[in-house]
Amino acid sequence: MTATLLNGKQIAQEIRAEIAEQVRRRVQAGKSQPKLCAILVGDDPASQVYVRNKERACEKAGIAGTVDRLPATTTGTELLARIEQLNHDPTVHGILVQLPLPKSESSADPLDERRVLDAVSPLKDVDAFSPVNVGLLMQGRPRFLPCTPHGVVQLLHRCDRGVAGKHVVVIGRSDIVGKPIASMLSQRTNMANQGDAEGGRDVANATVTIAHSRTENLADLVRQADCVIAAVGIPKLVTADMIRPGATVVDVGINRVDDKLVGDVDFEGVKEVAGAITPVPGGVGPLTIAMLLHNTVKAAELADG
Ligand SMILES: NC(=O)C1=CN([C@@H]2O[C@H](COP(=O)(O)OP(=O)(O)OC[C@H]3O[C@@H](n4cnc5c(N)ncnc54)[C@H](OP(=O)(O)O)[C@@H]3O)[C@@H](O)[C@H]2O)C=CC1
Ligand SMILES: Nc1nc(=O)c2c([nH]1)NC[C@@H]1CN(c3ccc(C(=O)N[C@@H](CCC(=O)O)C(=O)O)cc3)C=[N+]21
Repeated sequence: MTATLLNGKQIAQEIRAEIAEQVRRRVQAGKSQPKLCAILVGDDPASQVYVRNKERACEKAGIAGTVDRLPATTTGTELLARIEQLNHDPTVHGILVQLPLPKSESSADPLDERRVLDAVSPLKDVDAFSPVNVGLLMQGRPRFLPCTPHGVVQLLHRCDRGVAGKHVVVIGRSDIVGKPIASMLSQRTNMANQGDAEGGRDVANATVTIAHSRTENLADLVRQADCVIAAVGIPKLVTADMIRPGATVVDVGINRVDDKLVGDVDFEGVKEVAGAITPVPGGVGPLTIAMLLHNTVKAAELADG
């Protein structure tokens, strides 16, 4: 058996076209053009590529995208001051601080990731990393959905791979990927469309197990899953022998191996067993960017009052 390929790149293109149309109508109605400001500290090459991709995606959707490139020597106080400035700038709707932040050069005034993310106005927090937005999500009344988890939900929704009543095993428990995915899939309503499940099977109401580095017998656990979501950062962690035949496999991992991009799943082996699988590249990554654009438009709408 060969699994159905879940083509994230194509779905992201569809979503981006929908967003571009939404922006066009918004501007035509005399409302402001949505604007995203990304802050990039330091010169990490991977982060530079990501931020550039986000900038390009904004441009194509008719969203104004700017990047603040700050030197690696930036102090915590300086970065917090910049965020505060953007919080109060009415022309900026969305603010994103690219992670990871560089290791601080100033030990007296370091870049503290938690403090930095806490400083972003919850109304402009298009990554949905602020504690207010995390709390609203946990309570099932989200303002912004975190981009990668929302991308996974959109992907499953639009490929008709519902998880209601199914056993989902999420491997990874980070604040930005594993935890919010597990939360969204176990809620009562489909977060992708705020409860309107029309046109897709219910991507909610799953029975979710969260696995991590201290999980014993990971292979036995994953074998029980109807849907596996890998968000770890270890190439080939998930192998064919761990997959129940017909299961849906979503690979969130992005790893660079010999100058090539691979996920956490042994794609060649697993695709022979799984019912459906996302590739890397071309799977979840493009959806992350599409959902960032979605949140930027949402932030502009919030600013309209
Ligand atoms: N496609 C996209 O758009 C995005 C992709 N990514 C990618 O997703 C992956 C995960 O990112 P992120 O969540 O930020 O990573 P983190 O490093 O923050 O979290 C990794 C998680 O994996 C767990 N883990 C580590 N080793 C094992 C193991 N052997 N078995 C089971 N679990 C393990 C860790 O457990 P513990 O908690 O015990 O340490 C941790 O919970 C990365 O490859 C990243 O590049 C990230 C963001 C967006
Ligand atoms: N504040 C913040 N928000 C983020 O959303 C954020 C972040 N920091 N730091 C890093 C991670 C990682 N991330 C990705 C986004 C898109 C692709 C993506 O589009 N990947 C393409 C390939 C891109 C390429 O070829 O390099 C694909 O998978 O097909 C991947 C990874 C967002 N992150």
